[in-house]
Amino acid sequence: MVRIGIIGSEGRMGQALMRAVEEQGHECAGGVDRGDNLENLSNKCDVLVDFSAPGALKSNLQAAIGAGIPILIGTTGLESCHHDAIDNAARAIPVLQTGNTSLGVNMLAALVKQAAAKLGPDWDIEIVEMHHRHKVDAPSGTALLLGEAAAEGRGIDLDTNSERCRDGHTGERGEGAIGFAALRGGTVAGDHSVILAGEQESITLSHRAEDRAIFARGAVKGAAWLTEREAGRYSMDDMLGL
Ligand SMILES: NC(=O)C1=CN([C@@H]2O[C@H](COP(=O)(O)OP(=O)(O)OC[C@H]3O[C@@H](n4cnc5c(N)ncnc54)[C@H](OP(=O)(O)O)[C@@H]3O)[C@@H](O)[C@H]2O)C=CC1
Ligand SMILES: O=C(O)C1=N[C@H](C(=O)O)C[C@H](O)C1
Repeated sequence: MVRIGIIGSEGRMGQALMRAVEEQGHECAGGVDRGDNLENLSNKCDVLVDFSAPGALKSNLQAAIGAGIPILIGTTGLESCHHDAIDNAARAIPVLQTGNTSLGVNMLAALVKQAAAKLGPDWDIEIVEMHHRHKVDAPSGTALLLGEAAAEGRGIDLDTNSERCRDGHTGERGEGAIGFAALRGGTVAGDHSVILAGEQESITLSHRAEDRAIFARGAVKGAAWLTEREAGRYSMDDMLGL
């Protein structure tokens, strides 16, 4: 049994996490939201799980380091300064950061990497995602994770090969680019498709989240796994052995 502290506990994911912690026989040591004291919570749990906002990331990492406990970061919308902070924290404690904690999406990423590696660079890659109307970041963390998988399979750098916004007279698609499109509406928990478009044929690899319980379940499994790791930066692949 692991004592889990939830950052962002009143949010959509926070609520789903509370249920998953109980389902898996662990203990919820408590939760914090904006303005709450995280130090108190950190000192009475074995691991922190963060599904809040990028602005909270640095103080969340500090609290985990202060208490000497691991932290799982599920928050998306992270920029390079956040990834640098995670790399620094991972020298002191175990940190698992991922744009998606579900088994299905991480399996999809493995398939995308394989397809991108096997198909030649003349197969264009486009990533389409749709989420609920309340989502505040785009492209989704999952779309970026899938983009990284495609870029890795192809042996290219994602940052310098992304086409994220198309509007007006855009000119032709960049050679070898990985394109992103984000749709928002309704209550969609998370739909992602990776389209590989070649000459007169295309392949679409997709995942549909029917309920955010799948993210919560994966996050709780990841958090429990993290309590048995040495300091370092981990991904869901490390946990799932993909
Ligand atoms: N990796 C994954 O598998 C998944 C990642 N996510 C990501 O998780 C994050 C949360 O999503 P969701 O639950 O839908 O969002 P919500 O807006 O429903 O919840 C976010 C919660 O975090 C709280 N919060 C905001 N700022 C802070 C802060 N500085 N310190 C502590 N708590 C804070 C909010 O409080 P308040 O309302 O007061 O601001 C709110 O309770 C998003 O980045 C989302 O993309 C979501 C699903 C899966
Ligand atoms: O905000 C969400 O809801 C989700 N966010 C994650 C993302 O940005 O990919 C994961 C999931 O798709 C739901």
